Amino acid sequence: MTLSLIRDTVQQAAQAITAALDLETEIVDESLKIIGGTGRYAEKIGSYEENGDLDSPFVYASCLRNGREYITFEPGSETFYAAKEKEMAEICCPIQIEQKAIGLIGLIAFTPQQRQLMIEKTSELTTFLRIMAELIAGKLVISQSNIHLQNTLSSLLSSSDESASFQNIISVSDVMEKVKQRALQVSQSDSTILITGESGTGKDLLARCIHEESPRSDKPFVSVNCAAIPEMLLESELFGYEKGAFTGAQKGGKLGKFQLADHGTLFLDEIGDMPLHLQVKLLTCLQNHQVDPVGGETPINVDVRIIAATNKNLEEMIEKKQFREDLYFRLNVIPIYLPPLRQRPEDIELLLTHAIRKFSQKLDKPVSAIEPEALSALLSYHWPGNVREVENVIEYAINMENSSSIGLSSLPDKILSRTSAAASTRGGLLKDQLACAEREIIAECLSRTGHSLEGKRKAAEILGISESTLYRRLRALDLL
Ligand SMILES: Nc1ncnc2c1ncn2[C@@H]1O[C@H](COP(=O)(O)OP(=O)(O)OP(=O)(O)O)[C@@H](O)[C@H]1O
Repeated sequence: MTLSLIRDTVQQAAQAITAALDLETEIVDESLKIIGGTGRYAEKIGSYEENGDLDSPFVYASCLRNGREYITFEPGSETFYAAKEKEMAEICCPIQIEQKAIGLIGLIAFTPQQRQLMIEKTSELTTFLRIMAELIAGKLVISQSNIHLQNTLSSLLSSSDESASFQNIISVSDVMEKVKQRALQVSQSDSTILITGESGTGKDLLARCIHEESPRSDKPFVSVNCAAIPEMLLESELFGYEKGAFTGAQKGGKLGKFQLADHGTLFLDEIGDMPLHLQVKLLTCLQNHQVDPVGGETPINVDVRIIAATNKNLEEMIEKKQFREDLYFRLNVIPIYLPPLRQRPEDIELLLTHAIRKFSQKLDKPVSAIEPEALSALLSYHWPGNVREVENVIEYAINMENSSSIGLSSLPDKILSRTSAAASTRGGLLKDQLACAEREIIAECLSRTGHSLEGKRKAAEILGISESTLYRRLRALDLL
């Protein structure tokens, strides 16, 4: 917990102490940075006492270490008092949370009268400072728990209807079972994960499940969609900004998503859309475990597990110099690829059933089944929008359906038009039936080798065709 989070309150406290006692006040944080001050200390806000050396033998550093009060009426004669401003007396009181000093209040006399007052009222002044220190500490605890509440609320609001648990990742296919096993296994570590896969394959859901299974599950899961935030704002959104960093900045500065996710998980969705200049800053932050808020002077330590996701081919982007190779290697420690639905057709029926249950409840309609001809249309559809499209189609169908079973006429046109095209070929021309078989063979092979450039190269080798023939067939069969 750092006092800089409530710097306005700290400054108000410093002013209130000076107004009540007619003595100068300075308040430093746990790094000896001056956060609040009156008189000559007001001008020094932002600078460091004792050069910020926490191991120094000087008074403030010692008080932070041992959490004890310190009183002197002869600062000039004390070896460990770094008197620079002609101080004549000082009472220094630690600000503590759970017995750990997170800052100090210094009450300083600069005139003989002020010094005399300190000598006569030492005990009252010390008690007063203790109470102010407790008030400041209390304010910091409340503001931290507000941030925690906000995080919890925003992750609750932004989470899907499903609770993020591996049980809610519906699948029967071997390939998805392997993905789930692998994700479950790596959920226990802090290593960075890169989830790739087409839009709607469940990258966001999987990231949440990994967080929920991890030892960080009681800490925030914070999600940032790098494609949805304007480039100008993304930097401050991620790393935060200090008070007055730019025109229009919030008065007290703003915490970035990294700080909000401290001790939890940060999900960097659509990482392929991150502008190159921010990729550099992100890499530095990941390497040093520190963030540099915009307009800030000192980096802030953060402990965050990163899960990144993209539906873009980052390897191709690296070749085109659109994505930094060093960042790619830093993110791709544990790669997880979510295959598109057309490569795991075994999952479709279960996903349809699951979606029917979900949307019949949500829309409060007693629909619980699918007519055989509607099911066969849905099973032969190629689902370019993957699981998200399954949900959309079923939501549409339940809205349209007046009976308890989804019929062909309740399905969207895009499914019906493909079905009628397929029906006209079924049992028909040999070439169409061969195309159907060819599609299945190629899709199955790619599901094993993966859809990367390397995966396609391997698939071409396994199938005994050239890469260019594979690409031509993929285009012809609508598999690209
Ligand atoms: N295997 C699954 N079982 C149940 N629901 C799933 C599954 N996969 C995805 N979903 C659901 O499908 C929807 C889309 O998933 P999600 O948002 O995780 O996809 P995504 O890959 O992150 O998409 P995008 O790349 O567009 O952000 C969500 O409602 C999610 O809960």
